[in-house]
Amino acid sequence: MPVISDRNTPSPERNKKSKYKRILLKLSGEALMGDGEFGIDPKVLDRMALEIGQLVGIGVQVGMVIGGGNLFRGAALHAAGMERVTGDHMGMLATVMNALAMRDALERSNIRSRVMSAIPMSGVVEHYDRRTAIRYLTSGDVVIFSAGTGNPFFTTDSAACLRGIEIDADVVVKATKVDGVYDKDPVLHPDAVKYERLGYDEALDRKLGVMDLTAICLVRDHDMPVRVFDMTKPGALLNLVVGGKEGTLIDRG
Ligand SMILES: Nc1ncnc2c1ncn2[C@@H]1O[C@H](COP(=O)(O)OP(=O)(O)O)[C@@H](O)[C@H]1O
Ligand SMILES: O=c1ccn([C@@H]2O[C@H](COP(=O)(O)OP(=O)(O)O)[C@@H](O)[C@H]2O)c(=O)[nH]1
Repeated sequence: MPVISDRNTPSPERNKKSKYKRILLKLSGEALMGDGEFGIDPKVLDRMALEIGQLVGIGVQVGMVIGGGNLFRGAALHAAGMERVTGDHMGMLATVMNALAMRDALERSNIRSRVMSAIPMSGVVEHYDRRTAIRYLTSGDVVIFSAGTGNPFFTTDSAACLRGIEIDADVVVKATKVDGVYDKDPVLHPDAVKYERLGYDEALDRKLGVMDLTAICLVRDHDMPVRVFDMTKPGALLNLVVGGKEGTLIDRG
């Protein structure tokens, strides 16, 4: 039973501070592990709930997509011998588990939230329906879109871009472990140089690995801006939503 509180009630006064009315926030599954090597660190969930609550508090409508890489990835299961589609189905189910854990953390912080799944899962979560999702968002509920796109061979980055476009978000915000997009992977190359802003075509041409190319094509074709930022930095999410400089903006340049 959701905890009802007024933390989701938008107020025009508070809304003045936000640069965006509606965002799609993508959290990588791996980021939920914290310092662990598998699974979910409750401390990370609670911190994210706190940060999402700050957005809701200033009237931002928040849609979310959470990855599943902390539990299962289709490609990794396939590499270990499993049939790829089965592996992808397990990966998508992993995102539902993460979504349930996030909803639990949000509701413990008195933030009303809903989980929708691209794969019907009657009795566990609602089936994804765009118009219903928009109704929930408009009423101030956080909506977590789980099970990716519902199709194998895609990623949750693509799901985030897809849902962001569908719900008419102002921006897709990708929360990850690095503080933006670099000219090469900053984890492997300490001399990598960060972009403040980057065009879709440059991200595609240079195959910058922070987001998969299918996702970038989708946002390019629908002119949806993406901001990549470091979710381990406390306060960064609120800062970027109120217009502060955080991470890298990918747009048409
Ligand atoms: N050009 C790049 N700029 C930034 N990060 C990059 C780049 N190329 C690869 N990466 C990697 O992408 C990761 C972020 O993507 P993300 O989808 O959150 O991770 P994962 O795929 O492990 O869940 C970073 O941890 C970083 O190592
Ligand atoms: O539309 C989708 C989204 C995800 N997945 C599967 O779910 C896994 C977890 O998603 P992802 O790797 O994007 O999670 P993240 O890297 O963000 O933690 C992927 O590896 C895929 O196997 C899928 O098949 N279709």
